[in-house]
Amino acid sequence: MSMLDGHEAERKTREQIEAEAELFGPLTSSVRSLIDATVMTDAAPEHIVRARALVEEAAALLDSRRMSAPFGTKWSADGTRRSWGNAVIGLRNPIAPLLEVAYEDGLASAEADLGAAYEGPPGLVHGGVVALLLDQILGGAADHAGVPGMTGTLTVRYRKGTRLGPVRVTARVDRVEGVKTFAVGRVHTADGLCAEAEGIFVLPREVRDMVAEMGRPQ
Ligand SMILES: CCCCC/C=C\C/C=C\C/C=C\C/C=C\CCCC(=O)SCCNC(=O)CCNC(=O)[C@H](O)C(C)(C)COP(=O)(O)OP(=O)(O)OC[C@H]1O[C@@H](n2cnc3c(N)ncnc32)[C@H](O)[C@@H]1OP(=O)(O)O
Repeated sequence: MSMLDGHEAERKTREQIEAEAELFGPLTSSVRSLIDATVMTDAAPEHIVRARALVEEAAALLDSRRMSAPFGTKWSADGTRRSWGNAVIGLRNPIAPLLEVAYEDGLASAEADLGAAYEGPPGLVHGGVVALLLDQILGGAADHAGVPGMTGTLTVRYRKGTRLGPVRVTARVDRVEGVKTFAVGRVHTADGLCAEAEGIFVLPREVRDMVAEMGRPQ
């Protein structure tokens, strides 16, 4: 598989994309609520059985027509892009905590409210989920700084348990060495600093070759 598979030029207008966001955003939000309700419900057995039938009916409706491949990344001519299937920020992905990432003065920051679906140790966020959030924000910081890459190495130091609930994730680029971007980041809750990470993001050889090819005079 090529690293470039799943990247494609956007064929929709801004208005069409906005209409899609208005259609799918609320669906994603409803399914996210459904996930939380599924984890947390203490309803009567007959209600669980009824809910399951409704969910299966909804799944069959949605499945009546499927895309031929996962969403991937669609690039608009103006340089904007959408990765609506992304596991952290995908607008169409109900398991994505939907971190809205803000960029200011080289710092990427995002907040999320992590509910029961993200539990690892009792009452705490699963360590893999903490790493997931960090991976995305560190990668976003590298990308936003103009030195993007695939995660080559991600090192996470868990300083204290991350309590379920509101979390804040921040990251910035520390340095660039050739094709490697070193980014660092942190996760905070009301309890203070919970995790720190360093990531090495590498622009894949195939993309480097493509960029070199495009830059070569005819
Ligand atoms: C139009 C197309 C645009 C394509 C854009 C491409 C990239 C990304 C773009 C945007 C990203 C935007 C936002 C990001 C947001 C979130 C981030 C989520 C990221 C992920 O969820 S991503 C999934 C998990 N990730 C993988 O699935 C990677 C699998 N893996 C590989 O794809 C290769 O393995 C790769 C690319 C890592 C290296 O491959 P390669 O062939 O380019 O490497 P090569 O041998 O040439 O080494 C060159 C220099 O990197 C050093 N190096 C090599 N490997 C290293 C490693 N693992 N750790 C640390 N350093 C490493 C060498 O030591 C050498 O260093 P030196 O130059 O100093 O000698």
